[in-house]
Amino acid sequence: MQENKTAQIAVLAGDYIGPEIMAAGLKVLQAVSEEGRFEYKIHEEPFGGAAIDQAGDPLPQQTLETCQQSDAILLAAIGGPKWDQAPKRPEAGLLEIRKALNLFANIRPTAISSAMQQYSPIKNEKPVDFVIVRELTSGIYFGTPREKHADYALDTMRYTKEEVQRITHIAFQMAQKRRHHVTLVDKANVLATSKFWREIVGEIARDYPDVTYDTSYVDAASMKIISAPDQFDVILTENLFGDILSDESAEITGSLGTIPSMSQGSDGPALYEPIHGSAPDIAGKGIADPISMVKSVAMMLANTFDRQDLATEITDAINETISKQIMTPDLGGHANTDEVTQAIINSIQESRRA
Ligand SMILES: NC(=O)C1=CN([C@@H]2O[C@H](COP(=O)(O)OP(=O)(O)OC[C@H]3O[C@@H](n4cnc5c(N)ncnc54)[C@H](O)[C@@H]3O)[C@@H](O)[C@H]2O)C=CC1
Ligand SMILES: CC(C)CC(=O)C(=O)O
Ligand SMILES: [Mg+2]
Repeated sequence: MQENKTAQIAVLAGDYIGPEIMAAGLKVLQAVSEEGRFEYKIHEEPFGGAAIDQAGDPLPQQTLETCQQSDAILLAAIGGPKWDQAPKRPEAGLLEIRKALNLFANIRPTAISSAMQQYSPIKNEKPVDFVIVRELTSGIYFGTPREKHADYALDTMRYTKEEVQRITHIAFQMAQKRRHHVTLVDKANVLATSKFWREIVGEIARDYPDVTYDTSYVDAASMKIISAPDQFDVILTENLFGDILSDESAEITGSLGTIPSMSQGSDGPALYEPIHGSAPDIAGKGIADPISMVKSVAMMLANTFDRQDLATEITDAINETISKQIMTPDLGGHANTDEVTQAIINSIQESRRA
């Protein structure tokens, strides 16, 4: 992104807690950008259930075009019981936008910071810091035929060589900037697609001699995420396994409500969103944890806009807020969304004055 150009950011607030946490994310973005530190323009568009209500489609053409013309996209969360019986559900819009923007690489970090250590449900002596690189635009969520009949139903898991190759390079390049280890998670003792992944990934691994490589079946990997999460650096996996393992991984950091993600293609805007859904069970109560959204803003600043300085200010402020035990109920706290957001903003402003 060109320096000194006003950043164009598409904002998709979505459904249920989506608008609540998006408001928090945007307030923190505004606070960290003050005094000309970062110039940006927000373009809000309907998406998901909100767009079904407004325009009859979860991904209206106008929303897609705004996203395509932006430098980055912030998404909160979509879906929920209101649209469970809709002919086209909000989730279909999510899959569509990922496909339309070719966002094939979904990066989901799992790290237990020292501020969060005491809220982790697992006993762990060693530092936990790994990242899931999830293939996002293929596999069983996209494969056809997909059919539901009276007496049987069918989904299709399909991967092409090129789809596996491109995500594999992302994973190994990421490992080169981290602790130089990749674990491929699959079910190669059963699935043809997994055997195919193993062949391709094993071959590409030889091009990265500075990165060690191993494999794990998904059932065992889900156990190790609880029992030995420090063993992982980069987990490379397909769409469905990555979806499931990333919620599990989030939970060992203390709460699903604290984890951001980045989805990127080979070019075009990246999309930043919490890994969780729209949490209908807590929507409207003002208690949603804003940290996942605020961290998504930080991830956007660091990755799309090359502003690691601002991203670090945000993450430091989050850690300080947690250290002061200003937390929403998912982390065992008593604060509401606004109080946590304001505490993060106060911390940013105080550290600037110091
Ligand atoms: N990217 C997206 O927009 C996603 C959308 N969904 C959709 O979201 C809807 C709800 O799905 P669920 O299965 O209930 O999963 P969910 O992720 O919305 O919620 C699971 C549990 O985590 C809690 N939780 C999630 N985010 C939280 C936050 N920020 N603060 C505090 N607690 C939080 C919820 O209260 C709930 O108890 C569904 O329609 C689903 O399809 C699900 C996952 C991703
Ligand atoms: C519609 C789902 C695939 C969304 C989800 O659970 C995710 O991307 O993590
Ligand atoms: Mg998921």
